[in-house]
Amino acid sequence: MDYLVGKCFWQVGATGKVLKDVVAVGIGGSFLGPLFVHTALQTDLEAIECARGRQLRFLANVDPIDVAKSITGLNPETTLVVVVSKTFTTAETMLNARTLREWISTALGPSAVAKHMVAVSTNLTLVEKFGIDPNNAFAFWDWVGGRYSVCSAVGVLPLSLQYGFSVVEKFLKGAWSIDQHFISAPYEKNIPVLLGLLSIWNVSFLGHPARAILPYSQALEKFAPHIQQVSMESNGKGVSIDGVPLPFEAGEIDFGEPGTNGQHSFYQLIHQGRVIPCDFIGVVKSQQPVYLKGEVVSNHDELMSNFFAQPDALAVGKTPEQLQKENVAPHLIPHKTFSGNRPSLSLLLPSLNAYNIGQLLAIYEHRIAVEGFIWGINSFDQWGVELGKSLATQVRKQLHASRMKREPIEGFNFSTTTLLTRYLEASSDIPSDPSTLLPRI
Ligand SMILES: O=P(O)(O)OC[C@H]1O[C@H](O)[C@H](O)[C@@H](O)[C@@H]1O
Repeated sequence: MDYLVGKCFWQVGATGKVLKDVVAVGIGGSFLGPLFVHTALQTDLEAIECARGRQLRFLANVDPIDVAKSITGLNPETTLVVVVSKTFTTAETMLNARTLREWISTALGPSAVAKHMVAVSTNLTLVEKFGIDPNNAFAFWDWVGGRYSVCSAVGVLPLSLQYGFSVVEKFLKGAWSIDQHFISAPYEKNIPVLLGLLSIWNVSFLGHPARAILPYSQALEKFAPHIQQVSMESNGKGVSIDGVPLPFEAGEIDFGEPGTNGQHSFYQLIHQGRVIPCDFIGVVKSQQPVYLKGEVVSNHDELMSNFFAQPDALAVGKTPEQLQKENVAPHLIPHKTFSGNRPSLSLLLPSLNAYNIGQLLAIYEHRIAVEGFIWGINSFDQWGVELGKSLATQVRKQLHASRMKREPIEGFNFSTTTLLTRYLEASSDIPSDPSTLLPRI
């Protein structure tokens, strides 16, 4: 792991064994983007070759089950923990980082932590306070918003550790090519501008609140979860940038699954229930082609047959007259009618390699910014996540006081008080001041 550009990096851990496994600890923008890119590269032949012998895992949820899953089968001697947090104050990330610090120091002694933990952050003071040498921290600018930070050290460090910088550089070049296109292409040919305008039209003019992101590639299975944060945290606002309530709806409800899995799940609603504008994303050449002698088409062609069919079914639909001609029983005609005129757009990528993955990411980042500019909102703040955080702080204090000093539950509404009481009663066998316990998976 000594190939990181601009940094001296050690190859071995405290016991002299080669560091080959990485756990990236982070949440939200310090997790979803890198996870999307990692998942997309995992089946790319060039990336597979570069990653041979190594693994990259993520720990995001503060749920101890996620801790257990992230370290199962890993040896602390060969593991490097990368703590990724722009602020270095996020409660979930910091508890998870302290937990993995304990995991390393229980196994290898406290001095091993320096050889097994590095950080990516803008807050080097807190990095040092945590016990990570700031020389082992990868900084970035504080104007880089978390959900737009995949192309900073947030994504580049863990992804380079796994795939090498040569692959990650291609990803960056792909994203950069779209930056250039976005800056220079005339509006009528500018992909992020056109896609942003389609969203505005669908949401604010036609009144369709949701958008389905439907990649016909399993490698893009983490794309919708990433875009959910980029889009909904950026544009889920009710006031203009000047604080004036918006006289129209803004923001989109994003969800999605890879095709064809989604077809066997929620497409029913998209075809005959609510109108949900869809983004279909297809790839010309599969990362992992499979052909079976004697089959009508290749496995990828089978997948893509669905990619081409779905937008057509949404747009054209099926009329009662057509059904009558097909001799459909009259009582079934209303059930089998498809209204049609349901909006979708299709993106067809030539292949899915590091470069194209960077392009896809940048198209959506810029598209979401375009939407925010037109709606006149601030796409780069996220005050909506604060209230829940401060209430969680109050609950945390209450749980501590009730478990340690049997203090009564105070200051919560009736529903929360009842739930907290049940929770504490049902877990009263848990010791109030337990000694350290790590996952036993
Ligand atoms: O990188 P961090 O400072 O730990 O922040 C992680 C996440 O925290 C918050 O929940 C923000 O809403 C996200 O935008 C951010 O990505």
